Amino acid sequence: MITLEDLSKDFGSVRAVDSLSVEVAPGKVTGFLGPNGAGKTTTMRMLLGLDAPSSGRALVNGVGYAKLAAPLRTVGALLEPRTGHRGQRADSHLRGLARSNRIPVARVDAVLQEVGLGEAGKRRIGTFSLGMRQRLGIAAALLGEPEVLVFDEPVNGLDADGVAWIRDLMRANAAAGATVFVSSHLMSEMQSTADHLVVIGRGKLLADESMDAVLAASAQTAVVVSSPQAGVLAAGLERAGYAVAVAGHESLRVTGATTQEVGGVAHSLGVRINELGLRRASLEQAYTELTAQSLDFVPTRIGEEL
Ligand SMILES: Nc1ncnc2c1ncn2[C@@H]1O[C@H](COP(=O)(O)OP(=O)(O)OP(=O)(O)O)[C@@H](O)[C@H]1O
Repeated sequence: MITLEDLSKDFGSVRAVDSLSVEVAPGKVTGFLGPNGAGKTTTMRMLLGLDAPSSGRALVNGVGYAKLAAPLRTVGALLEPRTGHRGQRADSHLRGLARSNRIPVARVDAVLQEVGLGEAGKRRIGTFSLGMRQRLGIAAALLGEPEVLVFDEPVNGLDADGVAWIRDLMRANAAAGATVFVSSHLMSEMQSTADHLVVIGRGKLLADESMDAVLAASAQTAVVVSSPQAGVLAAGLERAGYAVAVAGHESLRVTGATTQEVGGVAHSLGVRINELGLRRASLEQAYTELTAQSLDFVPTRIGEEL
């Protein structure tokens, strides 16, 4: 469980995080989304005791990071791929972390295997590719078998296999009961990974909802229905209060309605239906709508009045 209580952070005159109150629940992957500069990294840094809040609190399992005796056993984090010194061997870096967190040293080989670095443990970190450093950072996060995982852009630098691997890893940990809080700019990837979303813009909370609720709320989510009597059906749907647009030959696009409701209107009119289905928005579309108001630089269209 992660708890953010009225959390704010100012850097001089910049309010990077603005009164965020969020509970990130266990047993789920929660995606943390927002435009560049929205305050995601700053929030995660406060959670991990790397930045002090200007006001409010950030708690892991009800406790501030600084009060955790062996932090890696409670929360595993990947904030940036630079972990350990370039000249240090990967395994000795992890052994140092294990010792200082009272974690059995046998975990080092286990996590190196788990992240696919079993052969590379004796190599110096400076010789690692970006993807290997990312895997090493994840190995460090998993070392203490923590109940909470915090990943900032974990797929950066990973190839397609690596991206699929981290998705499976996050889903498996959440299924085993962990709290998984992950930021990413890759919307299609988030759509297939996250159960729940926390969206911020300019430091403020924009949404804290299930993936299904975010997609359902998008103006791009609509019921598509086709009928040889599309005109009659459109008039009936409009009378029932739904927004209807023509989507093609004999085909309508209905927003604000479920498939059952559209089917019910057709049935009451005695209108034959050839196709009835829900077209869900992509996360990319839903996210664009959610964050449109909070972008720092919204381009003004040519000819648009200011
Ligand atoms: N150490 C710092 N000193 C001054 N300003 C900072 C500092 N760290 C972050 N900021 C500012 O705080 C705001 C939030 O930055 P942050 O890195 O948390 O956003 P983000 O959502 O992680 O962005 P991105 O998606 O680009 O990684 C930005 O305006 C940034 O310039």
